[in-house]
Amino acid sequence: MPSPKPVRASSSRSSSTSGVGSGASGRYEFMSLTRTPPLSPSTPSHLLQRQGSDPTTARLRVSESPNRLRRGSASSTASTSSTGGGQQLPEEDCMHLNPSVISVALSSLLAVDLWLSKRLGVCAYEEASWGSARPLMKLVEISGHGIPWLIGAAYCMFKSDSAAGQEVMLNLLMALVLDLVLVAIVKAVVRRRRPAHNRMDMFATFSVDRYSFPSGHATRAAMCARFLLAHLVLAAPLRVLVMLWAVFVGLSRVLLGRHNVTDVAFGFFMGYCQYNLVEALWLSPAMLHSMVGQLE
Ligand SMILES: CC(C)=CCC/C(C)=C/COP(=O)(O)O
Repeated sequence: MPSPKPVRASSSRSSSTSGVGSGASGRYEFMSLTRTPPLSPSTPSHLLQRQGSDPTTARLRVSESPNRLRRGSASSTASTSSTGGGQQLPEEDCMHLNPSVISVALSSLLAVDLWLSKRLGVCAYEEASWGSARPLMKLVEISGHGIPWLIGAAYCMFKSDSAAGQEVMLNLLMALVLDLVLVAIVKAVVRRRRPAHNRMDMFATFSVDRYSFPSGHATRAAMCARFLLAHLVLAAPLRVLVMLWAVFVGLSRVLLGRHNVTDVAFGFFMGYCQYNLVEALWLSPAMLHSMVGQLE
């Protein structure tokens, strides 16, 4: 990426000029990225494209950067001089000189996310540092998979001999379907690729499951853990076990290299919120009978 050409500020520095130029000591200072560099006679004006009406934001045309001009492409000078003035450039031809604090923070978060996920992917393949633990992680992966949960909820619903049990299992079944639909929508919108070190050998995946954000296992683990803790009467050790299982499912996604840390973190958050939606849309037997009655 060509860097903006430092410009030499005139000795009579104007009050609005900031930055690059030789001060009294003759050394270069670097320009502030929040102000357009002073247009010295040597900086062709067509190189600096004003962005909108904001005078403080200049976008350097990457295709005609000074470095490129210095490489002697005289023709580009001729062609760019013809495009001087205010002709709007396609976005892909421009480089933003002053990324916002938010975009810098997000880029830094993404870099840390990718680095940490790579470091934690110790079970991503048999030859990895914790490759021997991969079979155990794949068992944890299956325990958080959608298909065993759907089959288990349907089986318990039909085997239950109490109306309350059937009601709870019916709503768990609806919750699992809701989770699959919402995760599929977010995956299809965000379309984040899975980590490069992932070996895509998961069983029974669906089309959008090739995408990484969010982790469907993490959303399911968080939602199902909340569901079981709220609707099953469990002794304290079992309640702790349910919570540990949910955390372990999420951790396994990163250890197996299936996801980045942010995919799992957002998955836990999304699954936690999904449970609130399940409670709000709770299906009682009376509602179910009336719905079935309307269909008949
Ligand atoms: C096909 C069905 C019923 C469920 C798919 C379950 C699955 C493979 C989800 C992907 O989970 P991650 O996003 O955590 O990899």
